[in-house]
Amino acid sequence: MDYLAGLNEAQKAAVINTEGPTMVIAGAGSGKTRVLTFRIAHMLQKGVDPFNILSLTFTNKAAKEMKERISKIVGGNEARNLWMGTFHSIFARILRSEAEKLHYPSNFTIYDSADSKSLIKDILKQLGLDDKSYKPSLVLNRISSAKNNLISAQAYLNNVTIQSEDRQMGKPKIGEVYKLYEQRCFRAGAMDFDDLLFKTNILLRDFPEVLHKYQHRFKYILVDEYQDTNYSQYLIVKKLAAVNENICVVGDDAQSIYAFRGANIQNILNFEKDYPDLKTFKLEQNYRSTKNIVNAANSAIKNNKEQLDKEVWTANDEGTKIRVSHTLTDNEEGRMVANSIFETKLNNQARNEDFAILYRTNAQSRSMEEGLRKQDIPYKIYGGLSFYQRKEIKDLLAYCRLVINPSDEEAIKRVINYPTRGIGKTTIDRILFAASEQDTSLWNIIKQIKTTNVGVSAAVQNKVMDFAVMINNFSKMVDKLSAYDLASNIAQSTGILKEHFSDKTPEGIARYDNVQELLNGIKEFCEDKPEGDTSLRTLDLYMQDIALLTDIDNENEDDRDKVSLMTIHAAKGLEFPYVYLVGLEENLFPSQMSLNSRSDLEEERRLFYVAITRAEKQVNISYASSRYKWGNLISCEPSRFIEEIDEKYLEYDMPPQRVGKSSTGFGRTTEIENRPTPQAGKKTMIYTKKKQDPRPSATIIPPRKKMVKVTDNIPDDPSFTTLANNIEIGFRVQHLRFGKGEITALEGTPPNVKATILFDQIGEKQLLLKFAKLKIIK
Ligand SMILES: Nc1ncnc2c1ncn2[C@@H]1O[C@H](COP(=O)(O)OP(=O)(O)OP(=O)(O)O)[C@@H](O)[C@H]1O
Ligand SMILES: [Mg+2]
Repeated sequence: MDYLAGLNEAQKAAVINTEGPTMVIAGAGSGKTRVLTFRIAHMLQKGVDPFNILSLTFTNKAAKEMKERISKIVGGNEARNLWMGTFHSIFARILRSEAEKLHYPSNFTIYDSADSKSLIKDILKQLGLDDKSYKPSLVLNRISSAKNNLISAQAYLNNVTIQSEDRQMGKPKIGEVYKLYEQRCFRAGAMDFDDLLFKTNILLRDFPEVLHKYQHRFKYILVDEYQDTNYSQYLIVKKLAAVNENICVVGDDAQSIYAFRGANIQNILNFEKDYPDLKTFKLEQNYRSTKNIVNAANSAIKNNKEQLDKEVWTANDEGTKIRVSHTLTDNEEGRMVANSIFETKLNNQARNEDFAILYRTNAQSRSMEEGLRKQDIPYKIYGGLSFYQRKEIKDLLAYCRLVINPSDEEAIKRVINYPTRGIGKTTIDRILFAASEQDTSLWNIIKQIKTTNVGVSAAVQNKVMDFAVMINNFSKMVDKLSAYDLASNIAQSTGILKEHFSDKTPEGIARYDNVQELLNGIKEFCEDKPEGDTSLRTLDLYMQDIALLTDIDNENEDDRDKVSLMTIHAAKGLEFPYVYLVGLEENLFPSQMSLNSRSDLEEERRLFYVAITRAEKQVNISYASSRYKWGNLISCEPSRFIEEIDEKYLEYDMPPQRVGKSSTGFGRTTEIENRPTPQAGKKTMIYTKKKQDPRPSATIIPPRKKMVKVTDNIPDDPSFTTLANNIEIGFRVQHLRFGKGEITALEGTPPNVKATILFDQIGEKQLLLKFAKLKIIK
């Protein structure tokens, strides 16, 4: 039991008390997640079967890391049998095995929010509603919050209060949209994110034998980040725990930041009522951060009226004060942050991965990226347009979805005429109309296009039929081919690869690379199985695996040692030695929307608390006095949150005095004013500019150096092969797409040797030799 030595007394008490209801509500960095991890390890040591433990985490990555940690403590590979993951991924898995009870296919599709919005647009059109007044995102929000409160479409229509709310908003038809939305999802064999929880609740409510089964399976239930659960999640946990009551939740009310998505702080308070025998544990010592950081965070959160009383202290060093910097523009802020990272790396021998830049909104990443690129600092952005949200990736995945579940209507709409095959918009509208008229699925109409009168010409009918036959042929191969073989086959025979291959613009090349990257990912999935396992890893398994991946989960080897850029929301639970918190301006952070009510403002302040407490050694806060917003240059005031931190933990950076050409290269700095800083008594310099900054709005330039994994699918020229390891620096080689070049560096050990090649035409690229098809030339 020497692992228990890595815990303080309070943590140890929470770990060994494995039976009965337990709650740990404690401040950031006090070891809540560590307690959960050790508690599970402890249970396994005591002989609890891992199949009987359900542990719900905030990201799948957190689950993976926890499993690895547990494996290290207990040894062996029992930890892989734990039920551990996000609410969505765990209950999607359970819904698949129980799907037929809800009359869903077990291979149901999971619609992402883009699919949901596209479906809502369709429905608005069908109902003759204007999508300007019925904004799809607003309609989706209403539906989502109804589902999270377990209100079905029919209940929504019957609910007098909701109906009057919608009428007051001038949107009385949302209920009708919800009703059709529900029907269309069902018809398509699809569930959206909220359905995964909503339908689980229905399953547990309407099928006592199912509830009984899982109540007995999950003898122990653990939930991390409990403060951010919504009602639907709360109820699932409550039902499943009702028999054994071995339930342990950990969280921090000061870090509740998802109320806008229905998270309910009430769940913590309810917990005490639900389990009168509850044991609560207090953790007060922070192990993550320096004294300055802990104290600064405490002083900020004190401004919130609504919070549970708790102390957080640390025995760690004093550390440096929180540095506050001010720049003229957001671009300058990006450069300042990049320069500071560069210096800190040099001075403290820090690695790129030790740094995180956190912002309130994804749009702020642009100026940070530009700064980092200029300094040649590698970085990785989480969120924003994630890999799986890119058009070229969604297109290929839509084919894969369709092959698994031909009823998937959003997938059909996406690819029926992509790549172009002469099935126009009118035809698609007629097929949609016919499906509604006959109350059947799009796929049924498509399959029977020759015998159903949808009003299209014989020539178009043939094209639609060809499409149906193609999809059908792929479907027949699902059980026979590996996911990789089938997906490559789809990418080729549909013409997707060819389309990107023939586009030689930088964007076209990037799209081609992305599709290859996806195929490589599928290949890895197929090969990732225990030794001796000869089973086929098929496409349906792959699609289940990726359906709920978030960006944070989707890290690969190339992403190590990079600066992380993400929103504060995404940074929950994570820690980094150095944190840059940017854009600390009124109306941005706190956001404009939050200024109307105390509770919204308090949520923003909790977000601020989360941000500061991610840091181990140093926090840098910055704000700009002007930035582009919706195409206009606006001037900004420093955020009230800076002022709220006790002054003794802050250190203000004076901007360098410069007169003449400003560092942005545009406009001239002609006056320097003395203005009071947010801290009374201190002064800082603020530049005022005469001319407007004529910068172009966001342009995304692809990173200069990219690690490309290439598996050449086309064209097939046998003289190009993967050159195992018989290759040396200085060799001239030829690559099918990139042309001729010279090997300038080789790194890594076989089979993961990475070659840097200076191509004559396109410059330097790094390729993994196990994937790249090359030939040696004279
Ligand atoms: N007793 C301990 N001894 C050494 N290190 C510890 C101890 N307890 C926690 N830590 C370390 O402190 C850091 C914070 O712990 P952890 O992430 O579990 O905190 P948390 O309460 O879950 O934080 P958050 O509220 O941000 O989710 C981790 O690096 C963890 O390994
Ligand atoms: Mg945690």
